[in-house]
Amino acid sequence: MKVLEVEIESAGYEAARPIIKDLTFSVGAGKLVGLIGPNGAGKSTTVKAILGLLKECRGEIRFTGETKRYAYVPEQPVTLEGLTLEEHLELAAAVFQLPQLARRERTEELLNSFSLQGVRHQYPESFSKGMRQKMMLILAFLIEPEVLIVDEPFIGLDPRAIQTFLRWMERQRKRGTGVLMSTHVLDTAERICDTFLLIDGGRLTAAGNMEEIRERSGLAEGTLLDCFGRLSGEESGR
Ligand SMILES: Nc1ncnc2c1ncn2[C@@H]1O[C@H](COP(=O)(O)OP(=O)(O)OP(=O)(O)O)[C@@H](O)[C@H]1O
Repeated sequence: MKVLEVEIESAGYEAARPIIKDLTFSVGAGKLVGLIGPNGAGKSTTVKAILGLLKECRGEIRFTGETKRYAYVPEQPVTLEGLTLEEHLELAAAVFQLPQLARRERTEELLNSFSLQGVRHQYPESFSKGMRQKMMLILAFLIEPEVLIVDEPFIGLDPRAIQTFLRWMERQRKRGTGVLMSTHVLDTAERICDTFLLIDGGRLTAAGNMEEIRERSGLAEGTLLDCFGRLSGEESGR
């Protein structure tokens, strides 16, 4: 079963200058899809197109799961002024009408596993960047989305928080959450993703599981980094 279907003909910031062209892919229930590409390749623009944040977008984005519920964890955390950490969680729970008991249990478990229980009554403005990132992850996991979109989760989180993030992501995937994750940390991506979307210059240069990426790049034994280097070089004529 698919939870997200993306068919972008073109998308960008100005009609005269499309950034993304002919990008078609889907995310299956419980699958982890890595969105990989060099700086400026169009990863964030793709995510913005999916979230409906681009003025110029031709094509179709379909959330095809049962609840259509999705969560987005940006690389730069966004917090609401005047609300404590706990109030952020209460607000999300209210917006998504989470049942009382599940909400309370999950909140406690998440705050404990991300080690933020001690600051639950504080304002996130006083948090470090990593603490704010953890808060965004807690918010996303709290609502149990069908589609989780995460922008670069591995930079800024400490090793323990990364482990916790991976554990919670695994747990939600088992429930059927499909994840689209953009990252530059290729060795981790290679280890955990089911499939990869390699983009460069706003177009897909390769898509598939590791075996298919290796085949496409002609590197039978290559790592994701090797294949990525070969395919990016190929696209730009290097
Ligand atoms: N707000 C904007 N207005 C106009 N052009 C933009 C805007 N944001 C990004 N771009 C352009 O879109 C292209 C793709 O950028 P995008 O941010 O999607 O890349 P990315 O793959 O996410 O890169 P990175 O790995 O550096 O985060 C770049 O050429 C960039 O200059």
